[in-house]
Amino acid sequence: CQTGEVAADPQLYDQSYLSPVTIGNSELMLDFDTGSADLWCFSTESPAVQSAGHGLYNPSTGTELDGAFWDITYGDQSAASGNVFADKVVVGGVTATKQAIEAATSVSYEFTEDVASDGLLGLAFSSINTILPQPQTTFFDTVRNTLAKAVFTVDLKKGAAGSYTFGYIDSSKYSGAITYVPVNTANGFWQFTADGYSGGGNNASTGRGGVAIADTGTSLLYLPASVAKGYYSGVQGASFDFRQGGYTLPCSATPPDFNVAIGGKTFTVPGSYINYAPLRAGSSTCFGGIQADSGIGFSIFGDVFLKAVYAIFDDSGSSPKLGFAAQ
Ligand SMILES: O=C(Cc1ccccc1)Nn1cnc2ccccc21
Repeated sequence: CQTGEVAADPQLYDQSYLSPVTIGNSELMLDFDTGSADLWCFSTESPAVQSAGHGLYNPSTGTELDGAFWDITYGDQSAASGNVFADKVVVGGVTATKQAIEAATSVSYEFTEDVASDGLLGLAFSSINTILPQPQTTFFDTVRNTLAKAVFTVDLKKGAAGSYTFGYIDSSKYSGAITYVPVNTANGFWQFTADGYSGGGNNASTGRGGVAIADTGTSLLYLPASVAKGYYSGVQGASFDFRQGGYTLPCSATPPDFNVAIGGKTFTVPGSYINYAPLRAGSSTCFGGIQADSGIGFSIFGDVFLKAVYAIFDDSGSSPKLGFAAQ
């Protein structure tokens, strides 16, 4: 019965969090992503102009999955593609002896430029893995029957190292009770329903909640347009900036806390998390940590929300469930 824990190191402004993973005989820094289901990495097959500065997987230690290829496009239109090998993967001591490794032969500039990240480790449901002609399992699905309990947990922090655990829930990482809600796996995400929102200009609760996904691969908190608009109506100097493509606010502002009701419990995102980052280095205008989810089709509870809670991704029962607890 395997259990393990691995650090989640914050990148600049907590834009993403990276964790060390051993693949074959390389140690790479991967972005654990509950919003996708592909484990892909830069490789010795990637064009040098795209992979400069990145750690590379060398497929010589693996076994090629003949005829298998992959091609993924994320919500922000960043993309990557390549071929597939089976190799040993170790995360915090948890070992998958034969995990599908998606070696990149092409990546978009967003990944080339993010030199700290050597790839992604998908933790959504394997139903949305992009390998063709036969989708393969995520790391979690590959090892889940060997885990003490088929769960993983997410403990992200603002501006500090957090952690992922596999196979157990760490009671020292949260206070109070865990609130569990059912997960709808139809879209391959850890999808749940939030009951309602309050805070900021929404001093009166906005009542209605909505469908949302828990997504460690997204930096911000994307909410219904009416909720985002209402929140910033209570923030001096905040406005929707079409050029920036979202709400901005003065970096000097301390925005109000934001509350989310889930499973009958209220979780609070400290206002300081919502003054996210300067538009450019040295700018006194900051980009908001809450943005509108217009055009996405559901809300996205990304890192801005997840770093305010302890999150349990539980596939140990008859159907998957999400747990949230105060940190
Ligand atoms: O794609 C998204 C969220 C998103 C943004 C905009 C529209 C729709 C959805 N997150 N994400 C999850 N994993 C990712 C990996 C790279 C980039 C973004 C990633």
